[in-house]
Amino acid sequence: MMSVLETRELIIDVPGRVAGRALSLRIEPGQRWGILGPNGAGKTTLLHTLAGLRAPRSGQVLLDGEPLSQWRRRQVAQRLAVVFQERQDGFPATVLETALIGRHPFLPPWRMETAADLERARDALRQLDLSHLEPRLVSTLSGGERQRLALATALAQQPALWLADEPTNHLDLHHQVAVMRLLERQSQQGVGLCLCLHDLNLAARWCDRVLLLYPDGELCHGPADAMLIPEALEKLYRQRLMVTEINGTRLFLPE
Ligand SMILES: Nc1ncnc2c1ncn2[C@@H]1O[C@H](COP(=O)(O)OP(=O)(O)OP(=O)(O)O)[C@@H](O)[C@H]1O
Repeated sequence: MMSVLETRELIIDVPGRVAGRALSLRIEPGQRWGILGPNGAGKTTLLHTLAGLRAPRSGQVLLDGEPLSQWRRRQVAQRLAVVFQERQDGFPATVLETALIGRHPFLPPWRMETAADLERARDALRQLDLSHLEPRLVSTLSGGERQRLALATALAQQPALWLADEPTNHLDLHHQVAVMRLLERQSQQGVGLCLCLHDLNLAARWCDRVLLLYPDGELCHGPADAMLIPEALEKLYRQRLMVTEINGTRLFLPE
């Protein structure tokens, strides 16, 4: 299934912020969007708004042409996976049980997961290198293992779109690369991706579209190559940058 997430004249509701520039963009199948901006710029708020978990101050978010507010939550969850930073690990669940939550939007009411659901969840855990931890309680996982489980749960959902806040947070180098490869394969299959990123070099290697969010509500977006230029990024982060290039990929370092 392919889906398009679109904003029309969207202004996110950042508490205490006077206004901002209205955002109109479309996340098309297969596109890889990166949202960049300094702390407090509103990246997470935007992601929550795109997921329909937070009301905008004005404007609209549309999923496949219909306002998100008119969709049932279950239908949204059949298309859209979210990976956020704060996670509620309130009740004791195993790794496998947690990955299976990704299948819940697809289960008929009061029905148990099928063998096929179980296989999807297991496959997702395999792809995130978590098979050996299937019976473990989530509360005992390390930070990186927890992050990979959140990604596995989203993968088990087989979404048409991903909204992810810092998907490589807590991950070691090997798993960072593995996760970005996995997300790249997703995009090659027509899945749309929208990620908040703090790592400019990751954004430069990985994104095809970039949205820059400024703390005062200003923003701009476009093709990654046009957005990831030192002048714009230095203004964005209020930090001087050194830029070099390796194998055709731009590399940014703080000066
Ligand atoms: N419930 C709240 N009450 C008051 N202020 C809030 C609330 N939620 C968010 N904010 C403020 O809104 C602003 C945007 O927050 P948001 O988490 O979206 O930023 P961000 O760009 O994701 O930042 P970071 O890079 O630090 O994760 C911040 O200044 C934050 O303090």
